[in-house]
Amino acid sequence: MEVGFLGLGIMGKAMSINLLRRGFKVTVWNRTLSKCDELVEHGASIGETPAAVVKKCKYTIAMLSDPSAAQSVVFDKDGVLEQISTGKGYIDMSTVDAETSLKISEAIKAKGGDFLEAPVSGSKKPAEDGQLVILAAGDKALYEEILPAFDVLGKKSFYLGEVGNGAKMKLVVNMIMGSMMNAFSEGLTLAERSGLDPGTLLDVLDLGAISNGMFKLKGPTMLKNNYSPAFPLKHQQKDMRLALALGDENAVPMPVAAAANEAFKKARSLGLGDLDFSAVHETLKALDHST
Ligand SMILES: NC(=O)C1=CN([C@@H]2O[C@H](COP(=O)(O)OP(=O)(O)OC[C@H]3O[C@@H](n4cnc5c(N)ncnc54)[C@H](OP(=O)(O)O)[C@@H]3O)[C@@H](O)[C@H]2O)C=CC1
Ligand SMILES: O=CCCC(=O)O
Repeated sequence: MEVGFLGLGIMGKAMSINLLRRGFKVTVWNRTLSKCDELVEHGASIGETPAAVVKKCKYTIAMLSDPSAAQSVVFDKDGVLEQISTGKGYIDMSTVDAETSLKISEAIKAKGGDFLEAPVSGSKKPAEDGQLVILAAGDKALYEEILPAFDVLGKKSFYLGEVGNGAKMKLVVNMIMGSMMNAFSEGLTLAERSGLDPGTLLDVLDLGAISNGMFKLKGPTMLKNNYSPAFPLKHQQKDMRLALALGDENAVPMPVAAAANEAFKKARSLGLGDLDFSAVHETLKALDHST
């Protein structure tokens, strides 16, 4: 199977390497074109523009930072829309809001193409290991056709119906995750400041009802102040912002998520946006606790 891949950040790089390893022919494009070189070493071809990739490939997957990037790659000069046509499918796996996804879907369909949104749960390591959870919605026939690629990229794919449902599901999941990360971070800090060993807190948490993969993975690195980015904090804050907007639309009060969003914004203001989202922990350390 031949696929195009737009966006070679942390996730897109790992995902396109997986496709190449499993025998897919992959044509890649990235805004910073030099990032394509490593993929060429793994057997990829390069497309000079998103339009060139779509022209060459029946299916094109995108994994881009945010709504603005996702729209730019489709609507700008040399973008996806210039070459999408009947018989071609566009699969956007970026985390965006439902409105962005719908706008892209309508434009692709107006040109005769098929569209699927397919954001993912799981971070850098699951992307490297082909263990993502795929939250797809949109054209059902395209979903069936692209399943061989999803089976390489993920451990489970959900088909959630109409465009927008994938985006919404992803935002709900990440809203919960971002809120949990803040509670976890406060707990680690409270344990330490009140004279407990935070390492022992990790052991206690792991044996109880709130044991989870995120605490297990991030706890030890947070205690070492290691925030090497798997999921960049600026993207987590974007997801909190988009989830809060979804809450506004549906009149759902979300005071916990709103407070978590403020903490991520604070972290961004401290210049921590490119670090892992667990670096929100640093916002607590930055507070004066001398009295
Ligand atoms: N990292 C993670 O754990 C996870 C991330 N996600 C989501 O996946 C998406 C990608 O995340 P991730 O790979 O971590 O992000 P990165 O920041 O590592 O990569 C972002 C990608 O988007 C491209 N990009 C940014 N702005 C533009 C633009 N205006 N036009 C064209 N391309 C642009 C970047 O290009 P360039 O190289 O030129 O900057 C890069 O390829 C995001 O929506 C994120 O929320 C979902 C699940 C997990
Ligand atoms: O969007 C990023 C999600 C990260 C994760 O699921 O661990």
